[in-house]
Amino acid sequence: MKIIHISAECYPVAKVGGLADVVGALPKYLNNSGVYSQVFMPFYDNKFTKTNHFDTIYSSEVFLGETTYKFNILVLQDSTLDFDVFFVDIPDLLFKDYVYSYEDTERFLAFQIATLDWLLTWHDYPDVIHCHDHHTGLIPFMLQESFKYEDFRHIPSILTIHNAQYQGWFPHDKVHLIPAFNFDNVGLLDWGGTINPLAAAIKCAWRVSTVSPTYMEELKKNANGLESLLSAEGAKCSGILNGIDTDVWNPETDEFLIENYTINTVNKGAKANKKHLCDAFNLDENKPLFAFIGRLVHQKGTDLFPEIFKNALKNNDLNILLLGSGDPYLEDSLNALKTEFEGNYNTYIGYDEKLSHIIYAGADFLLMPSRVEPCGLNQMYSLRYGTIPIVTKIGGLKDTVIDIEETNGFGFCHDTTNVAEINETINRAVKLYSTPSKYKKLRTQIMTIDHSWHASAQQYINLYNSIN
Ligand SMILES: Nc1ncnc2c1ncn2[C@@H]1O[C@H](COP(=O)(O)OP(=O)(O)O[C@H]2O[C@H](CO)[C@@H](O)[C@H](O)[C@H]2O)[C@@H](O)[C@H]1O
Repeated sequence: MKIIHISAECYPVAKVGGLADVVGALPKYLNNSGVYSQVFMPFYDNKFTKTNHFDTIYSSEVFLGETTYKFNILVLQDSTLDFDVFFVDIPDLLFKDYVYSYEDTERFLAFQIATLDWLLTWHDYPDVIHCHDHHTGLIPFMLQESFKYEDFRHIPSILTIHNAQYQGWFPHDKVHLIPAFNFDNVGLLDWGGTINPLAAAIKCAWRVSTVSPTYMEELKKNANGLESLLSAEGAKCSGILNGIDTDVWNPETDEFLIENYTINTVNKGAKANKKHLCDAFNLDENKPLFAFIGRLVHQKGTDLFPEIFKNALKNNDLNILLLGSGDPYLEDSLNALKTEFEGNYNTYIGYDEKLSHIIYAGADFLLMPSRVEPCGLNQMYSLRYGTIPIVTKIGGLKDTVIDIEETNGFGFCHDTTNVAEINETINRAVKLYSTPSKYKKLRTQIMTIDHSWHASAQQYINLYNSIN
């Protein structure tokens, strides 16, 4: 069976968040299970493309309404990746030093059309076309409706929703950019009076999956306007929990760490990483270190951090370190706390892959107060590195973390994203840390939890088999 994954992100080529981690790992685990998997993604102007060499294997033009853009399909020379990646290079639209912007309609539409145009030239079509998020959401529609892709009608398509908050809306006056189709079916593109690529994919894909069973259920009640659509299409929808790439995320071999460690050496190894963080960020290594890594957006609950951090730092002996970027106003508010809590609090506003790994290893607790979390990978990375997660009981966080006060519990959960509840949960964590024997025992316990991709990749294989 041959599967192609189409995505805007893929680790290590281009990463903004968790979508890259999934598309950078799932194809590898599928290949290992004998399901041949390839990735199609845009060619951006970034470190990866600057430091690697590429061959052009196909060149043509893509039509977007009246405008024509040149495009090339590139492949890596001497690839060290575990799967084939085909880069769709549209110099005028995609080759930017960012992945996303506020003007992405034409960029990702051209990416999708160029991808399908090139696929038309293949002799051997894939068995499944697997689309990820709204940037590739018009593909299931075009496969089913556009005249020029008639040859693809029999190819099953799958949409995986990594985040339903973003849907790629654009106005109907751009409908002419989509390759011609029977206009009687224009309603398939529409949701709420606008073109909605995510909704179109939910309607047209043969199967829809999302990244945890609980999020699938939550979407029927809270999906940024798509609740009734997801309920109506419920029969073809399922939730498959993400896994983590245990080759990349392995404290024993992780090249980013200051000191590597195993479950037997975690006390020493985690301590060396914590010391590095405390030295670099002027924190106190004798106090528990609470950390956050992620995008500073409403979904993640980070707007509450200034108040939560003030309460926590005034009332407890602890350190807080935050790595992230997003809302500029929030970035300023978080930076403003540095003077008041110097020595116990710091931030790194920006994106830093290496630092994130050191934090997963060196922090004692990882904060994830998300309001919405389709799956969440950070809590799974932190478990593997022996850092105890503190999470809201929602979405994939609910599926992967059990509160320490419950049977077989190992983390800290609060019911909602609310300042008082989160501070109360931080207090419980500080209390645990004050009994080193309990804290250390828990740390080794969580490192044994298996969140590798094996089981989840098999569920995707079952899904592919169900439509072939
Ligand atoms: N400033 C920074 N510096 C370095 N690394 C940073 C960083 N900010 C974030 N990261 C990294 O980006 C990834 C974030 O992954 P998540 O799954 O938690 O969130 P995201 O919301 O992006 O993904 C969406 O898709 C994924 C995949 O399906 C779902 O798990 C998730 O719930 C959904 O919201 C992690 O690898 C994290 O370490």
